[in-house]
Amino acid sequence: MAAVLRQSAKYSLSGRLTPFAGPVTALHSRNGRGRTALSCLVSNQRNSSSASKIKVDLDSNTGIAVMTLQSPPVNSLSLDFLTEFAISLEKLEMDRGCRGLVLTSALPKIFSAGLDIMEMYGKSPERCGEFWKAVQEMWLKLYGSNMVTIAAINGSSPAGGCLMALSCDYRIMADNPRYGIGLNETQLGIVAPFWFKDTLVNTVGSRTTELALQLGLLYSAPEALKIGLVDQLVPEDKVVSTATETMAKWFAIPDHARQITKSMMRKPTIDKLLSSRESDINNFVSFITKDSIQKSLRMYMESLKKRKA
Ligand SMILES: CCCC/C=C\CC(=O)SCCNC(=O)CCNC(=O)[C@H](O)C(C)(C)COP(=O)(O)OP(=O)(O)OC[C@H]1O[C@@H](n2cnc3c(N)ncnc32)[C@H](O)[C@@H]1OP(=O)(O)O
Repeated sequence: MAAVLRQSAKYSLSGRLTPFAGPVTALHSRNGRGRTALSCLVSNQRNSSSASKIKVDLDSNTGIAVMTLQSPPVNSLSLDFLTEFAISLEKLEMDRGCRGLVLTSALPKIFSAGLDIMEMYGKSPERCGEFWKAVQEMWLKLYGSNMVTIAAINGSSPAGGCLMALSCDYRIMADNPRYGIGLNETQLGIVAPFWFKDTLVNTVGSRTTELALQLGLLYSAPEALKIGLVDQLVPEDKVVSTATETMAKWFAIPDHARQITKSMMRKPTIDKLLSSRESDINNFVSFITKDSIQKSLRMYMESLKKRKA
């Protein structure tokens, strides 16, 4: 254990602990406070900012930021959305006044519908590659965040939406059996990559993951609680307030000890993607641009529309 901790923890020039090594450290130097090219582009506004697809409110008294996804109709993760998400997250990560992040949705009944299917349909290989890089970036930043991250899941959260919630430290979901959550990729005829799979394994274990992924299961909120996909169910109007209250328990733990522990749990999966980003992008592009996969995506979109009609 001591060896793992020594490997994980790195002292920055300021003498503070920055638990994540490698590129993630550069992005997430919460205590080291390194600056990256991206952070230099971001303004230093501290209290509240409102962007088109994501609203960020940082309470400087509590150190808690609430990030509200507000991209109608379904908070799908488009390239624009993901870019804005990465910038917002990085800005909070660099802010000494922010220790915790609550992720929630402004849309009724929907947390996030996952990756924007239209970003994967009929697009050039170059554009697909750019999109996938942004998906990787979202996951690397959120899963590797030094902040305490809590998902306040106030609606359905399939596929990429579920990944986003899984990348947080704790999940609180609205107690509504009509809301579904899970990695349902196979139902679309597509395959979740290893880092989606590993994130689920790290949360619910191997056997449950195998069933969930092969069958593309979407779990109702009570089922999700039962398998440990979410940690707590509360009435819908209490999801965000419970998340901010829960922060107190996490803030009571010294940051460096919590961060090193988090790193110990997550670093192997993060490192695996960091060492294979290019091939992961190439795999995605060659898979998603196949005629048969494009056909599956088109049929899935049509089925969504038919269901509505
Ligand atoms: C190798 C690849 C690995 C890829 C890894 C991850 C993949 C993904 O994340 S793929 C995305 C998977 N997502 C889903 O399967 C969710 C699909 N959507 C739904 O189940 C429902 O829309 C939802 C429960 C979220 C909301 O239901 P409703 O409130 O009833 O809304 P509608 O179904 O009427 O949807 C409104 C509008 O949004 C469009 N929509 C829905 N989801 C997506 C999406 N993921 N991407 C793009 N667009 C989406 C839907 O078609 C409707 O459009 P209009 O008919 O034009 O209004």
